[in-house]
Order: sequence, then structure tokens, then C-alpha cells
Amino acid sequence: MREFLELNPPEKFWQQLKHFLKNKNLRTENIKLDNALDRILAEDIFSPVNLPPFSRSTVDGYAVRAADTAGASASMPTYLDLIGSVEIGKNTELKLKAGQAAAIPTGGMIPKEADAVLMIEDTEKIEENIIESFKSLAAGENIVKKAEDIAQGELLFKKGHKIMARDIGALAGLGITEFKVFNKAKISVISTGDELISAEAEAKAGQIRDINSYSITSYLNKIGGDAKKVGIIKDEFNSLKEALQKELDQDLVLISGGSSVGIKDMTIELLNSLGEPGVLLHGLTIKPGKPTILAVIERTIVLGLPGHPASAWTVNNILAAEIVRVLNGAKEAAEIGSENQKYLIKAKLTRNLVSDKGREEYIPVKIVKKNDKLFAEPLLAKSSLITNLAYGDAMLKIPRNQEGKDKGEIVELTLIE
Ligand SMILES: Nc1nc2c(c(=O)[nH]1)N[C@H]1C(S)=C(S)[C@@H](COP(=O)(O)OP(=O)(O)OC[C@H]3O[C@@H](n4cnc5c(N)ncnc54)[C@H](O)[C@@H]3O)O[C@H]1N2
Ligand code: MOO
Repeated sequence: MREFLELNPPEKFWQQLKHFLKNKNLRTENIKLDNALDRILAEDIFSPVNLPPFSRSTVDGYAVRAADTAGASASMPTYLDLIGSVEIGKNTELKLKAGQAAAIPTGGMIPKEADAVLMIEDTEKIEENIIESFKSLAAGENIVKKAEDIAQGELLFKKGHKIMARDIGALAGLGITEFKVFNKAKISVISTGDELISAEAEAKAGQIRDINSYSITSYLNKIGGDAKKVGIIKDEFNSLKEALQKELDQDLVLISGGSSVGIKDMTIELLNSLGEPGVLLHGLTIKPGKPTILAVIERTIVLGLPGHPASAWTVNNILAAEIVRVLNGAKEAAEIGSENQKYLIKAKLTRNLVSDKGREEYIPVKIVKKNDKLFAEPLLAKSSLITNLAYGDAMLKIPRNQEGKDKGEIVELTLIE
């Protein structure tokens, strides 16, 4: 069968996108700590203070000078004079001399000259002011030192870092409650097709509910974008033109459907009519996802995604999500298209897979653990189906120059975020 498209390898798409994105000025905003989850830092963050600000005990017991416990054991205890107690949350002016100890709670401030803490279970109080130590301690034992977590002036997070829940804790611990992040990429998703109706609508004969604008906006929002559904637009030049024009203040516009042979010319003509430089590439050597279109209209990237739900999903994951990462400041433009090592996992393939040479193929897989080993179960289905995708944990890529993968082969998978 005649190929209706001259397909381009993904590298050509990355090249064009790098060129466009490298000069893009990313906007930033100040954000409060409570709203910062999953946002991308637009500045390096240095610690303004020492954490902890003073040396603290990590156990309930007695602050001591480690040397005073040398040789102590259950059968040969050493004796220490109790000179007082440290109160939690309070400063202490206590200072130990040789042979002295001070009671201390977990988290309490270590008195001067103390360099270790005896756990209460390793001691016995034999008189009001005398304890026995059954343990010989090394200096530093059961103490977290001043600035051990992070020192004042030390780099905590670099620009481009994605703020995770645990990071919010670290920032709170340092009293950093407002900082600069990149604005979320602004994305609009348009579904085209005269057969489409919204998820809420009752389907008449011949009609199909819109899947793509739901799956795509959800995924792009999940990875940190600000994506909205524009709705369903008829496959008609003026309606589509009007809808697209309204979205050209966005960073990225995705149009699902209308990229293949049937109405390709209209979509391309339309994109070229809206501004410079217009359509840059049409046709991508990935499966599924062949009829993908890349256009740039002034400051906005437009991607035409194939209509089949699994194809739209795949192109969205491979191409659109990468664009969003760059627009969000999480990835340098020069790095676009490079694999994120953090999300790679290895597993054993459970069946043979055949693939077309000349197109890199993406197959959703389920990761299953059996007898402590990880297995990758491919979820094979036509690209016009959606439910198989929902069960996938990761994507398997079969490179362009390979004709398949063998059962039992250890394959590298990219986890679906
Ligand atoms: N003669 C050929 N026909 C097709 C080829 C080909 O090489 N030669 N390629 C096929 C492939 S592969 C794909 S992928 C599709 C891409 O088509 P379009 O991007 O133009 O999309 P549509 O024709 O509008 O839709 C395709 C299919 O997907 C359904 N669809 C569309 N949008 C949605 C949505 N938002 N939610 C759910 N389902 C959607 C639509 O109803 C169609 O069934 O072209 C093949 N044809
Ligand atoms: O390219 Mo289609 O996107 O294979 O299903």
C-alpha cells in the first residue's frame, strides 16, 4: 500500500523543537510553600540557616562526655554525677565537667562539653544524683550535630528541581516559605471529529465519546502543566480556524484527530494560514502515532495528534509531555527527547514481539513481580482501543532498527508517571 506520508524520525522533531525552545523566555512567579508541590524551581535555593540550629540528642537518656564511659559494661559500670536536666524546646546553660552527666530528652539541646548521649536503658539511677553507665560510647553517638542536615549557605535545591512532598518538609524546616518557580506551561487541547460527543452526552448511532481531550489534559496536568479542554470542534475549516485562533496565546495547543490522509490537507492549510512559520513536519516514524503534525505559529507550538486514542496517548507521552517539561523549566531545551534515567526499569519480557522495521514502536506493558523477579507483560491492542492503556505501568520502546524482541529478553521500560 502506498504510504501517504513522508515519515520523519523523532530526532527531526527534537531538532525543530530545540531550535524553537532554546530562545523561549520562561515566565516565573513567586509561590507560597503550601502551594509548591510539583512546581519547578526557577532559582537555586541556599539554606539561610543551620539545620539543626544546635546539636541535639536523638534518644532519651543522659548527655555525657564519651571518654567518661570508656570501658563501661553491664558487669563493670562507670559512675556519673547528674548535674541537671535539659528541657525540650529550651536553651540550656548546662556545662559538663569530667565525670558529669545531664538528663536529656530526644531532641533536647546538648549541653556544653557533652559529646555523646547514653540511652536510658543502658543506665541505672542508683541515687538521686548518680547514675551507672553500662555502655562505653564513642564521641558523637546518639547526637545529631549542629548543621549536620544542612549548613547555612549550602545549596539545597538547584534551579529546575521539581518540588516533591519531602522537599516541602525540608523547606519548612529551613523557614523558606516563598520562592520563585516557573509558570506552568499553558496548554489547550482541542478534539476534532464530527462523530465525537462529550463524555456526558448520550451517544446516538454513529457517535463516539471524546476520549483524547480527557486523557491528554489529565496527563499533562499530572506532569505539571496547566492544560484545559477546549471541547469538540467540527471538522470544518472555519470552525477549527476560529477555535484555534482563540488559543494562540497558549504555549502549546494540541489538536487530536484530523491529521491523517482524509482531512490532512485542511488541517495543514489551516495551520499555515494562521501565522509563521506554520507546519514544520508531518508524519513521524513511531507506532502508533504516524500522522503527527508539528507546527509553530508565532510563539505557540501546535501538535496535531492522531485521533486513535492509543496513538494520541502515545504521541502525547513521547512528544507533548517532553515539550511541557521544557516549557515548565524541568528540562533544558537541549535535553528534549533524552530519556529520563530516573524512570527506567528492567524486566523480563513474557512473550515474543514483532515490530515494523523503520518505525520505533511503543507498547504499554504491565509490570508483574513473580518469585522476586520483574516481568513485563505487553498489553497488545489496536491503537483505536483505550482500555489496555489503562492497565499499563510502563512503555516498552522497540527501536527503529529492530524487528522485535524475544520472550525472556531483559527489556528496559520507562515508567508511566
Ligand atoms: N488510508 C489510510 N487511513 C488511515 C491511515 C493510513 O495510513 N491510511 N492511518 C490510520 C492511523 S494509523 C491513524 S492513527 C488515524 C489517524 O487519523 P486522524 O488523526 O485523522 O484522526 P481521525 O480520522 O479524526 O480519527 C481516527 C479515529 O479515532 C477516533 N477519534 C478521533 N478523535 C477521538 C477522540 N477525541 N476520542 C476518541 N476517539 C477519537 C475517530 O473516531 C476515528 O475512529 O488514521 C488512520 N487512517
Ligand atoms: O499511527 Mo496510527 O497512530 O498507528 O494508529
